[in-house]
Amino acid sequence: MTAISRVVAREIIDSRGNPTVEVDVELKDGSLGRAAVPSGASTGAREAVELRDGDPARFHGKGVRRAVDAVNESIADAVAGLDAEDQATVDGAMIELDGTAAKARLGANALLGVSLATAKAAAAAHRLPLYRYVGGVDARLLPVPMMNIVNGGAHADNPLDFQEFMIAPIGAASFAEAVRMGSEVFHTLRNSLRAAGHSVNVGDEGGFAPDLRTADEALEFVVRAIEETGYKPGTDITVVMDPATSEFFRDGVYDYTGEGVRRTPAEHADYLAGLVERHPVASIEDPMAEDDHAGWRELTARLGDRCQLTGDDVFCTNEALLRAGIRDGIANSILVKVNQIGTLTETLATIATAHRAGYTVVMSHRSGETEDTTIADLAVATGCGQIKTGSLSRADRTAKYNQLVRIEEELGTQARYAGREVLGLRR
Ligand SMILES: C=C(OP(=O)(O)O)C(=O)O
Ligand SMILES: [Mg+2]
Repeated sequence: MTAISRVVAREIIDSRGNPTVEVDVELKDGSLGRAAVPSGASTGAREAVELRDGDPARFHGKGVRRAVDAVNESIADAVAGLDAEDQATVDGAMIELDGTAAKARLGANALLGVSLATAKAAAAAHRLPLYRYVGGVDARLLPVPMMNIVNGGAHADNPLDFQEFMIAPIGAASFAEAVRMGSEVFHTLRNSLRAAGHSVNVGDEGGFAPDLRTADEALEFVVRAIEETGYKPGTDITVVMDPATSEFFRDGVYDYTGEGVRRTPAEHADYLAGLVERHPVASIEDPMAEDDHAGWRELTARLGDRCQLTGDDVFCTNEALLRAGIRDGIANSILVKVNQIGTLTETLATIATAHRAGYTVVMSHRSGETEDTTIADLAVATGCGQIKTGSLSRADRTAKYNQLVRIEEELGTQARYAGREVLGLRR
């Protein structure tokens, strides 16, 4: 009854106004799963390939008709009749059909839409919420939300070199309380930025994008907003950064163009260590660039016992890249973005490998998102304990937080909030 009977893809629009892929998978019993595919701006070089049309006549060349056609004209036939419950076989059939290492022929955006929609259809057939279908009886840990309240880098039109400044309410009693605390700080920050004469327009992920030049300035605003709201920085609410350094690592140096300073890898590492000394920063994502493996190794040895160091571009949710990183002493945490690898099966394998090695896992959105809330369920399903999905504004971001509020309510007394157990204990 859970055999796949129909697969249909279409081109829809994402939160940046760019086209993306949405897929419906229908099963023989009539159950339906639907998934929309996100898209990054500061992408890792080793991500699976997002197929774009390149035809300037359509959506300024950003159309995804080729990926949509790949689903409708070839993947649909390849997975028809397969059991949606057998996720590994469905994903394996698509990987084989594509035949390339980076999913470049059919597109990782085509594969991911089918992969996630298949899981959702199977969950629907069992009348189970997605988090329960994927995670089983132990799926009851609500993640700490990392809420991105100051945007910079590739996600905003301001001078900030660092891409993301986030708050994580580790001291909350529940996920719902964490979201409430975050929204309070968000509004305090809005008032204080405005009072200081800054714009309160928002960037791609819904955080403010003020004309600040340095990470210290941004962190001071964020920490002050936590205090002024009545919370203790580092204890109630801790701070997380994603400098997304691959974006400004050029010719062997970290080129802070907004700040107007070039730092060698050693100077850049000193600078990060100083930020961790001066501010309650519990986690840094991509502190070193994807190609600066020596820098990554040195920083992990230097800061890894005090700070979560999360690999995004350096791992690309790719199990083989993660294994190499574990072997080489790179990072102590991995960011997981489903579209970096392109199937649910591979995503779950990467997470399992990280957990076995004692690496923490942060489930993540992309800067281009839709109303799809799959990652909220996957965060609970995998018990990873941390999610970053933007700010407390923009429906493409709040959709995920609101889905987690619903999941927490549904779990009732079974629900546990990850809190300080997963983040902030190292300091
Ligand atoms: C979410 C991120 O941005 P993007 O989706 O643009 O890669 C990130 O770098 O972690
Ligand atoms: Mg990142």
